Amino acid sequence: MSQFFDNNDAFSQALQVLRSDYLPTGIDPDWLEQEPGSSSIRLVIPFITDVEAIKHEIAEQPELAKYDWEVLCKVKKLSNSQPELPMITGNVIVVSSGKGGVGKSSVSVSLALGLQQLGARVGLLDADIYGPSIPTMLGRGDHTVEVNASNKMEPLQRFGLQVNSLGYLVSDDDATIWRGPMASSALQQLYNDTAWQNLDYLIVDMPPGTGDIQLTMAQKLPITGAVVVTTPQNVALRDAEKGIAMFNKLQIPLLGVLENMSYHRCASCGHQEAIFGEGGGQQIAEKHAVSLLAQWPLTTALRESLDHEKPLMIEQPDHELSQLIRKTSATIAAQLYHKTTKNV
Ligand SMILES: Nc1ncnc2c1ncn2[C@@H]1O[C@H](COP(=O)(O)OP(=O)(O)OP(=O)(O)O)[C@@H](O)[C@H]1O
Repeated sequence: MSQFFDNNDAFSQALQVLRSDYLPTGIDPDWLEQEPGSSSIRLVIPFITDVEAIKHEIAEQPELAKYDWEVLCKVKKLSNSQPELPMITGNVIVVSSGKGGVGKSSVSVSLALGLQQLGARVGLLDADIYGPSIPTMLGRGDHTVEVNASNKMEPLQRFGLQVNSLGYLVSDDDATIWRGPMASSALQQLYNDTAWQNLDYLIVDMPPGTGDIQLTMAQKLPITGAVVVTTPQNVALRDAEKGIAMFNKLQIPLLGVLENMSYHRCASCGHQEAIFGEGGGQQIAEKHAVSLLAQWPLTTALRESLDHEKPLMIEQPDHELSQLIRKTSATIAAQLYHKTTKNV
């Protein structure tokens, strides 16, 4: 394909024009396959993305639209922060926050479902020792873990996700008094000893904060990339910056900052209000030269859906926020690929 590409400037430029949240660096010619003399092109993207959106973008470029396109995603296993640790399963994305209560678990669940709805095989590991909330959000909080013949824990299957949580193994009271080493070895065990089945991505909901416990935990996992969740007010932003510093120190690729509860739109009049302030996520993203991945609104439907074990993404897949969540998931998958292959 590269020969064809080299001799066709208009085509190569059109590929680069397709830069978007889905394809931050456009289409790499190495992702293209074409039979000699054929007018069909096969595009194999090495991360999960919204294939329909890409096809739409291709159709808008006359130079590309001349061909018949087959577009598919084949998720590549990427490098990680601890090459000496066994890579048990797919690419590990940790979701972290400097401060509690900014919506880190809600974001973890939503991103896991977003990636899954785009077509990836996704696991979700709840490592929040201070209050494992994923069993509450996804249901089956009373689940007891079963061990298979190979002595591995079977993940709970929920809404197409493979889920495991510290909350299934210990009571909340026991977990919160753990010290760093205990918490990090429990996390490592949960990661190593779960029978994950062929995942593309594993989302890990980390405990909030940037202290020794979080640091030790992050060192015990082969992490591919990290997302820092914040809300726009100053106190959360200061803590989010500590999160950014922690991942930089650990040399873990930071995929960007996700600003949650950015604004609220009144259901009756449509008026938009920035309850927790404005522009904070953008400011720290610029200051630390990382991406602002998305700004998610404060949405009653999201809170209600997670309170009732019926995720918005499942109950209302066409809801404006569900669409935004899928777009953010695709952005994160693209950032993960590009940051770890050093293309951006
Ligand atoms: N965008 C949003 N719109 C409305 N409610 C939200 C949003 N994000 C999170 N929430 C709600 O805020 C509350 C706290 O969210 P969540 O438990 O995800 O935060 P957290 O950062 O993981 O907290 P913790 O620090 O306790 O782990 C939950 O009730 C959740 O439903």
